[in-house]
Amino acid sequence: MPVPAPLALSMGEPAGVGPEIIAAAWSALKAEWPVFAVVGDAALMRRQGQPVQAIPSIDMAAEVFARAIPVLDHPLPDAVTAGTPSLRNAGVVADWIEQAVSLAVAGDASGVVTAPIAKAPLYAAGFRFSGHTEFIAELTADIQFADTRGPVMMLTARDLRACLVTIHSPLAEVPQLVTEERVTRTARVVHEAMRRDFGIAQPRLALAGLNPHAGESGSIGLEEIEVLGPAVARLRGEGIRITDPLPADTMFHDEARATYDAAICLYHDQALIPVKTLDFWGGVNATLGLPIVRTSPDHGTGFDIAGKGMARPDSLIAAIRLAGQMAAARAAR
Ligand SMILES: NC(=O)C1=CN([C@@H]2O[C@H](COP(=O)(O)OP(=O)(O)OC[C@H]3O[C@@H](n4cnc5c(N)ncnc54)[C@H](O)[C@@H]3O)[C@@H](O)[C@H]2O)C=CC1
Ligand SMILES: NCC(=O)COP(=O)(O)O
Repeated sequence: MPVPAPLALSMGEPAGVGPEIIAAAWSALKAEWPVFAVVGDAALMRRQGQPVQAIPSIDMAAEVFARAIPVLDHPLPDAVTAGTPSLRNAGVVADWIEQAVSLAVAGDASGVVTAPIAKAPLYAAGFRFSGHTEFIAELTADIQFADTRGPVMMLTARDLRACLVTIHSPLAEVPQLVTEERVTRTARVVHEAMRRDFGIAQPRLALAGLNPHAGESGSIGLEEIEVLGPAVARLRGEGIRITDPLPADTMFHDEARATYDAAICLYHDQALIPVKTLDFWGGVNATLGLPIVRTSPDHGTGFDIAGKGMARPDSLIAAIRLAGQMAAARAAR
C-alpha cells in the first residue's frame, strides 16, 4: 500500500492556544499515524518545549516526524504575546491556511488540519470570510470535484455527526434561510461524504425539525410541512435515506443516535450544543463537500488560557486522526 502524504497543519492564531496544543498533539502522535507538517512560524513552535525542525518541503515530514515537529517556516512579522492577537500578524495567519490548502490541492498533503483562528483580528485586517469553512471553499472553488459541492460544516463527538444547513447566522434569520433548496443540497453533500469519506455504503440521515415537537402537525409552526417535508420527498426520490423532520429535543440521546449516521441540523446551536455536551474536549469540526479533506478542533483560540500550560490537545488530536481517516477513505476508493 502506498504511504499516504502527510497532513498540512496550519498554525492558527499565534497568540492563542494553537502553538501549545500542536506541540502536545505531536508528542502524543509522534510514534503513530498520521504524520503532519506545521505551516507556521518555526521560532514560535520552538518555544513550546518540543523539538522542532524546519523543513524546506513537505515531503521531508515523514522522515522528521518521529524525532521533531516538522515545520514549513513562514515567520511572523510581529512579536507574539500569548492572549493578545496582533493585527500585523493576521495577514500571515491567513497565508498559512492558503499554503496548507495549496499543498493539499497539489496532492503533496493528504488533507488540511487548521488550528483555531481568531476572527476579529482577521476581519480587522481585511479577511472577508466568516471562517475557515468559507475561505477554504473559495480557495478550492476552481478545483474539479465530481460530487455535490459544499461547504457543509460537520461537528463530531463520540458517535454523533451533526451537519449544519446554516452556520453563523443570527437566529432571527434562520427561518428564512432554511429553504427547501438549502436543506436538499446539504443532505446531498452529507450523503455523498458519508460514502466517500467515511466508507458508509448506505448512509442513514436524520433531519431535525425547526419548531418545538417538529411543529406538532403544523400547530406550532409550518416549516416542517411547507419546507422540510418537500425536501425529504425530493431526497428520497434521489434514493437518499432520510427521516421525516424529528423533534430536535429527542434525537440526540444514546439510543436515538444509534439509528442514524449523520444528523442534519438547521442552525449552529442545534448541532453544537449536543456535540459539546457529549464531548467538550474531543469534538472535531470537518468541512464536507470539498475537493480536499479539512478538519479542525471544535474549540477556539482560548485567549484566556493561552501560554499558561492549561490547554488540552484532545480536540486537535481527534481532528488530526479524523483527517487521516477521511484521507485514507478517499484514497481507498
Ligand atoms: N475553528 C476555529 O478557528 C474556531 C475559532 N473560534 C474563534 O476563537 C475565538 C474565541 O472564541 P470563544 O468563543 O472564546 O471560544 P473558545 O473555544 O476559544 O473558548 C471557550 C472556553 O473553552 C476554553 N478552551 C478553549 N480551548 C481549550 C483547550 N484546548 N483546552 C482547554 N480549554 C479550552 C477557553 O479557555 C474558554 O474558557 C473567537 O474569535 C472565535 O471566533 C471559535 C471556534 C472555532
Ligand atoms: N463554531 C464553529 C466555528 O466557528 C468554526 O468555524 P470555521 O473557522 O471552521 O469556519
